[in-house]
Amino acid sequence: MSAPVEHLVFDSSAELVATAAARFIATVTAAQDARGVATIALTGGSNGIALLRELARHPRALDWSRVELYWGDERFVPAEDPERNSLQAREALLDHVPVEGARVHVAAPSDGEFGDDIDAAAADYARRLGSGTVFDIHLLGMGGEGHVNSLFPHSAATAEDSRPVVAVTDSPKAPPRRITLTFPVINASREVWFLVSGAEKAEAVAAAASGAAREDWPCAGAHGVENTVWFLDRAAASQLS
Ligand SMILES: O=C1O[C@H](COP(=O)(O)O)[C@@H](O)[C@H](O)[C@H]1O
Repeated sequence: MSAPVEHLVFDSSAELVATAAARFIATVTAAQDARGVATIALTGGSNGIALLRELARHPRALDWSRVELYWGDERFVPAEDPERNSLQAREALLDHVPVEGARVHVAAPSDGEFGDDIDAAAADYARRLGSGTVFDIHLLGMGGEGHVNSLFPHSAATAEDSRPVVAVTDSPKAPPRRITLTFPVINASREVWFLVSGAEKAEAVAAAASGAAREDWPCAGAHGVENTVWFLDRAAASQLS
């Protein structure tokens, strides 16, 4: 039997984010109860960062000493560039909760220890991920063309079926250079959660629901082993049948 796919539709993105935050706290706590530590892939993007801001409003709701944090993708730009997903996450949440630095796993920036060598930075991120890391929750934002992480339609990264991490040097969305987790890692996650709002995303949401090919609509290729949850506002859900 295939794992369930839930579509949850909200009147506003604020409601979407508040509900996702409450469920995040419950799911992470359950993972910690079951396995000691919860392992999470964060996402950038509007709702991904709004979720982190919402979690920061309740800093004691989670045991932050028992989470391992990764990012589904990171922009290969200097460390202090506001485009960095991890910098945005730091400002939104990580500077406000007692998470241990050693448990926060960030892909190196373009002015980091590997300099401008994106392949070396991607290899290092793969090493940090190790083999066999399973995310309790893999959060995903999504673009209007259906990209998730930095997996864009008709790209080599989207076709990747073995390497867990790849470098992307021609992202159609700026900035062009990124480091991304691939489908083998996303689809090994216990739960995959999409956080999607806006009418411009409605076609991609509907394509995923109707089982489109992942090379055309990457969002269609992302599934959790135990559960897949789409948190949608009404506009994003408007083309679902
Ligand atoms: O470039 C990216 O975009 C997506 C979605 O962003 P959104 O603002 O349209 O929600 C994001 O999830 C991804 O992590 C990021 O690098």
